[in-house]
Amino acid sequence: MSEKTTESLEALRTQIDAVDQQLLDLLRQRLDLVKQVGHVKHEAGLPIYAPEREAVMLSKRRAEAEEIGVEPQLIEDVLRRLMRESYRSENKSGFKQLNPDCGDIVIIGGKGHMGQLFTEMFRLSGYRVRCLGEGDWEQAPKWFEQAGVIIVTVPISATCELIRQRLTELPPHCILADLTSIKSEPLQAMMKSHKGPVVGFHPMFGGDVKSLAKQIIVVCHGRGQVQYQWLIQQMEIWGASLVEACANEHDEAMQTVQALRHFSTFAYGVALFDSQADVEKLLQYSSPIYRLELAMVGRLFAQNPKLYADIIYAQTKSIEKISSYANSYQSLLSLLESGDREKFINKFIEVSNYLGDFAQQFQQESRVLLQSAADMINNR
Ligand SMILES: O=C(O)C(=O)C[C@]1(C(=O)O)C=C[C@@H](O)C=C1
Repeated sequence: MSEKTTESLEALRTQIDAVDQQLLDLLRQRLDLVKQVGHVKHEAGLPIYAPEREAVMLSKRRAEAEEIGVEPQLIEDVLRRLMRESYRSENKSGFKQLNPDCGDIVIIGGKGHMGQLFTEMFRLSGYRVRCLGEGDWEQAPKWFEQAGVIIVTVPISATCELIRQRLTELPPHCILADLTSIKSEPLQAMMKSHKGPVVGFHPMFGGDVKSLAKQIIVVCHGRGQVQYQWLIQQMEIWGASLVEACANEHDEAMQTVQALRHFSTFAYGVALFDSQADVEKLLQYSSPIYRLELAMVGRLFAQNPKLYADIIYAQTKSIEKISSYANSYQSLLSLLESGDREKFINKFIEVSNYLGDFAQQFQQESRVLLQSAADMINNR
């Protein structure tokens, strides 16, 4: 170590080390207790995520922190990070199987990231899962016969055709579901192909999450809700929050939340490339918020291009949203070129008023995020 030090600093550091070791022992104790919680929840079929317990616990610890002169946000940060660890640990204990008599779960496209994740979750809940990949169609009729649930999770561009062509003769009692990120067309296709229970899901996360705790899954009802209610409850036990939506409304929201979002990130990456920006240099000057921006851009380009092409091209209406965004951009650029600061400021105020209380809420949330981003930055 080349950093300067003194004797009294070293003496204090020795004491800090001792306290940190005690913290480690306490962490071990907490993790052991959480492991036991995992077993108890498994037996009782209780959800991994307990929002009320979390809220009460956090508010009590914050108040206690304040009393002894500790920043409340500090204990909240620590506990939230610990609870993330709890979700992972409780995952390992597995989950109660809500419908042991349902037959097999067949996941079409089970070898992709999302398919693998759901395969694991069903297996951790005691179900027999069969993953049907492209080369397995010969087995399909036999597997379908024994299936209680068939889940389609193939690229969006292939989903509807697959449903129309391959899923027309399923056992009548069998639940047909999909995990596609658009809902209207796949749901219609499923309703047409299958006369039994039908439900559409859209997991609002990538296949790389470590636990489903706190993750949102949108559910669009098709037919036979009574028969597939257990499937929704099973996902709640995994910790997911199920949000009901009408397929059309969901798809319209996705034009903004996904297509427009990803497209503008894509365009930003392309602009960096076109100008051959020196990323290494940009990183040296980057503020935490810019670091987050680059993280989003880098994250997109680290993934499968086909996935993003699929999402952006999934709905023709997305192009309308993106082109109206381009129009706003172009007119703002003209505003900038005109040098009219007053107009810029007025536009700013207009949007700020439109966001209303959300602006404050987002500022607060981003403060916490930026602080975490700053903590992660290691400049040496
Ligand atoms: O108390 C529980 O139910 C737990 O599972 C433990 C714990 C925690 O780590 O404290 C973890 C997850 C829950 O959302 C709430 C709390």
